[in-house]
Amino acid sequence: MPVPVKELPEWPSNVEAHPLLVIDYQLLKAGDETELNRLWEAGTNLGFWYLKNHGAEQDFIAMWGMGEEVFKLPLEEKMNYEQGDEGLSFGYKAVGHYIVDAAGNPDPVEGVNVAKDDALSYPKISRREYPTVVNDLMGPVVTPFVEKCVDISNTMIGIFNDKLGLPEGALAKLHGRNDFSASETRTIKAPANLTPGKLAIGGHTDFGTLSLLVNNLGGLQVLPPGTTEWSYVRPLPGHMICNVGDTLTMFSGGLLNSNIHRVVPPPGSQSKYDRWSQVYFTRPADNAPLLPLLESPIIAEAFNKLSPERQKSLGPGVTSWDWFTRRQKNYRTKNHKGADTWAANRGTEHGRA
Ligand SMILES: O=C(O)CCC(=O)C(=O)O
Ligand SMILES: [Fe+2]
Repeated sequence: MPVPVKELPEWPSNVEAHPLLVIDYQLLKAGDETELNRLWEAGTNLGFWYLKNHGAEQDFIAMWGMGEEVFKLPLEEKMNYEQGDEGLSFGYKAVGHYIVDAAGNPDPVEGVNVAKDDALSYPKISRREYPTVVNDLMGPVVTPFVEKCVDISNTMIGIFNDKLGLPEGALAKLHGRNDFSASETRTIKAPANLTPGKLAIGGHTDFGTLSLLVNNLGGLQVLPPGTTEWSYVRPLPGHMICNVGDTLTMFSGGLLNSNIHRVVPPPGSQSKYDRWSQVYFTRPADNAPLLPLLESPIIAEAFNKLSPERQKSLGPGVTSWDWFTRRQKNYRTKNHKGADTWAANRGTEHGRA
């Protein structure tokens, strides 16, 4: 395995990590009432939780192997597959091509994203082409990873659907497996020995519905509701870190929380190692309208209690595609014209980051 998972240093004993609820995927699958309630509690409070017993640990680690194959290609070759500046995120992302703050500082991380649509239709190309090393690993690594993540994500979306009092399958319909969407894998490598205080990924909320994440080192931080202090989230072996994104916050009329987070250099001696991160983002079908699903009396009641300003932000009325491309485009360093560009990439953060 290319990633030095075994030799990594322990979590530094003097660094506090924010506690997250640990949700057992097998209990969710079995419909265990207590566990379903705990998932709801996690989704409606911090919006972040650990997921254990999900059976996809090796699939996440294998994706780092795919990333390593991509990143060692010559830059010139990788740039043939760059995401571009028009708001798409499928493909390669070179160091420095995203901004991390309103000042337009460039990011230090390298990444590669594969569209769910390409992984599931392979060898048919749905959205774009990838380097040969990605194509070669599609069958053994990428497609099985996407299939598992789609399943896991759908299970949790189904549980939220029921807890939100929505008609059966309402959320599932907005995330059809075969509907084109911005759902994708994201493999990220942040180099060892980043300058302390430097941001690897600026403060943001995730664009879509649910994110499934595994990382080998610390560095992820959340800004819990009602606080102004960033707290580390500690990676736990065998556990995913899952979080709610903006579109689920909107569909749920604000009941589910898309929380702000960012990535800084790993704490303590962990900072001496490359940081690998693997995400799967579930996002709504490209043509899905982003509006609270007021057919649910639970959502309607919660939504009606909100300020007009908050109501407006939760019902932008644009399509998922427009929401996504606007945010993505305004993260691109080439498109940065000043603080307004940063403002134009914001989601449901409401000025908190
Ligand atoms: O690398 C991480 O821990 C988090 C990545 C992240 O927040 C993202 O890709 O949206
Ligand atoms: Fe994120």
